[in-house]
Amino acid sequence: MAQYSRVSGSVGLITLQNPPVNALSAAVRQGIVDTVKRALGDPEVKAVVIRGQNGVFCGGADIKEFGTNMSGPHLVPMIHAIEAANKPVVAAIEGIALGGGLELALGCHYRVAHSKARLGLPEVTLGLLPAAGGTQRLPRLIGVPAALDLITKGRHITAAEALQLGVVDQVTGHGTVDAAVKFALSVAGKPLDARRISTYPCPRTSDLDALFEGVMQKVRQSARGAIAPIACVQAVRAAATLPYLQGMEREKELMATLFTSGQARALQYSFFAQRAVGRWSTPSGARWDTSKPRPVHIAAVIGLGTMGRGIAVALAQAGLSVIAVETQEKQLMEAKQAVSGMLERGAKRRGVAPALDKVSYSHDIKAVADADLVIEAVFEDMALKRTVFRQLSAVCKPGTVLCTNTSGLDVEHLASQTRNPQLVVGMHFFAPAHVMKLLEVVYGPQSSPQAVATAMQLGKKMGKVSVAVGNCRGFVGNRMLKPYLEQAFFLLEEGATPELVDRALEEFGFPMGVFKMSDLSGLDVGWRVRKADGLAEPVGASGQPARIRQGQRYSPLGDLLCEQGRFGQKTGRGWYQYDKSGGQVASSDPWLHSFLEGYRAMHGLVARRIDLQEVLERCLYALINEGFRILEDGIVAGPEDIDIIYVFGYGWPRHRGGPMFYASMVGLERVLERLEHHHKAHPDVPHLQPCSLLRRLVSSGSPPVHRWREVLKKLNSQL
Ligand SMILES: CCCCCCC/C=C/C(=O)SCCNC(=O)CCNC(=O)[C@H](O)C(C)(C)COP(=O)(O)OP(=O)(O)OC[C@H]1O[C@@H](n2cnc3c(N)ncnc32)[C@H](O)[C@@H]1OP(=O)(O)O
Repeated sequence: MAQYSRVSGSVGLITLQNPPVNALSAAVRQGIVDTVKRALGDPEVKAVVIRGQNGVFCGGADIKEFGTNMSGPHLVPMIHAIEAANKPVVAAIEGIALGGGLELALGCHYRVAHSKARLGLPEVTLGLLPAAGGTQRLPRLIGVPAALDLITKGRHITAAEALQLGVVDQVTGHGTVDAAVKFALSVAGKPLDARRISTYPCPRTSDLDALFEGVMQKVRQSARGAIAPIACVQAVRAAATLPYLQGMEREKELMATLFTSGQARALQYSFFAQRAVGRWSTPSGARWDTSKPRPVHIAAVIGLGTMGRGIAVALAQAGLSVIAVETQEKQLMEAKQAVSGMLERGAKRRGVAPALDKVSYSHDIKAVADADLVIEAVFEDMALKRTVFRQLSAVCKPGTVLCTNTSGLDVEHLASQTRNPQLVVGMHFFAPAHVMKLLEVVYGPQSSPQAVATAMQLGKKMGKVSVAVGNCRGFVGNRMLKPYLEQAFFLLEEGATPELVDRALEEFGFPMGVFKMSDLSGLDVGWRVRKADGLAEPVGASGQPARIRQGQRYSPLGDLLCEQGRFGQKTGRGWYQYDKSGGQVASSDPWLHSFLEGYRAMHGLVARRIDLQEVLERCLYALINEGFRILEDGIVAGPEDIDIIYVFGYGWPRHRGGPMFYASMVGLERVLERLEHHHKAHPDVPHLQPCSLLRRLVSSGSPPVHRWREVLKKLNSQL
């Protein structure tokens, strides 16, 4: 809806009304068309101001309407009518002007923004382009290079940057609407021809071809298979080379291709999934809207290795007072320097003062006595963590929430070491902890709703995407990673190379294939875990055949590499070779290939031809199958949780939505059929055996992913 009123005698004030972000729904578009007509037809009105209700200008087209039978006036003619008006129209931008919201403002003759407003054309992040004239007007207004930067990245800019670029005409620190009304009165009656952006010639840029070629190359590289950024470049090129109306035609054509693409669906799903994970719930009935978090002013971090340092930085940057504890004096000094350096660099990047005084350091665990929440981040060793938790339970004040940063250890077991197990949760950060967006918040059967809510809220404060997950080995991300890695090893045994496997995964859209990623993280990390689990052991040590462990097929390839001291990038050798220890450029290693040949010969394995499709199916469907098991076990509330974990923590290409969304796009029947096929070929690999939930979903007609929660509930109630 849009409301109309007259202010200051001769200014028609149009207020967009569609909380919370005044998205341009059919009703809002109709409201704008009607009120603009009314203002232009009123002889008393000399100028018009458009604003949004509740201090928010407009969040763009209503994404919830996409994919529905969209009715109501179209944005393009609506904006065109505003631009063609014979009375000045001023956009009063408070809060946000994003996507269609900014395109609406670009159709106005003037723009006045509040100093705290954010503006941008983020359509590319939803798999679209600014198709309400944004790709044609913005380059005409601010030039091709700046427009390309904003449109292909979808980044939000501040009002100050918008003023500098020429996107807005005035910035105010006070009442934006009052300033816009005053502005409107000052320009009323003045000629408007020079204010219609669509009539501007695109500012000349030297060597346009070279510019577009360079940008296209960069975009293709970073897009990892996403089509929207490429379409954005093509649309801006049309603005630079064609008359406005032909450019608009091109914009429309490109949008039509994107709008119906699977990628746009995936990205829009991901947008809503990211918000859905914030509305967490647990099987015991705890929920986001009924659980009150405990206020956290003072947080403590125990253990200042790589993870602990990153966590301390993330907490301080979020404005908390941090007590950083490391018992080893030398480590403590090193950590203090490292944390200060990270804070200084981060502050420089963000143009703020470093929060150095937020962090105090101690070598004594008793220093955490006043903390509201403690995050233990010591070495991934259960005995050590147990000791720390017993100490924390003794020294912390009553009510302190105790968290463990672990990538997979049993949170419940640690809780049992404390006097108040209900106050214990896991916080699985991803390295580097001050950079990576994902946080798995792990609740045990005894964790109180308040403890979960506190950790979830703290994650939000640190700018993380936090997902509440149940306690199981590896939680969600690492539990699903296990069958994926296992398939990659098996494929090597059967004839693939690391290069082939990585190529398949990188062409799918992962930033790095599994072997390059393992080299980067360090092969010794998994080796240590496998040793602790009794899997990695010298050949014949337990009398078991080398390729069988605990009754199942096992590949010792990773262990054999570690025995050779090949730990990946850090040692200059792993699945690839690097120019030096710590080098980052991977190249194919002839040693590795002859090692694989020797290994196959020793175990009587005959290499066969493996294609990219088999690599994808084996690795991805095994991972997805485990995702179904996780859903079946009730470890997460819905598929969105899994998808967000994979997109934000494991490099799953966002334009493919996440593993569960991808399965639904491929078709559950097809995933089931291919898993059955691969399991038949490898009956000794339980991870390839289709999970019963997948079978049940297929029997229920393979519902789309947004209906799985509901179907799951129904299926569970039938058990
Ligand atoms: C062929 C016909 C189509 C022609 C289209 C022409 C071209 C135009 C395209 C577009 O405009 S696409 C939309 C572009 N806009 C965006 O991408 C903005 C998306 N929103 C955000 O980035 C954020 O929501 C925000 C606006 C920065 C606010 O962030 P905040 O953290 O404050 O709140 P949220 O929890 O994110 O959102 C609150 C609430 O609002 C819903 N919402 C936000 N934006 C939209 C929107 N554009 N349409 C519909 N709904 C929106 C969001 O989902 C939240 O609701 P719940 O999901 O929690 O119910």
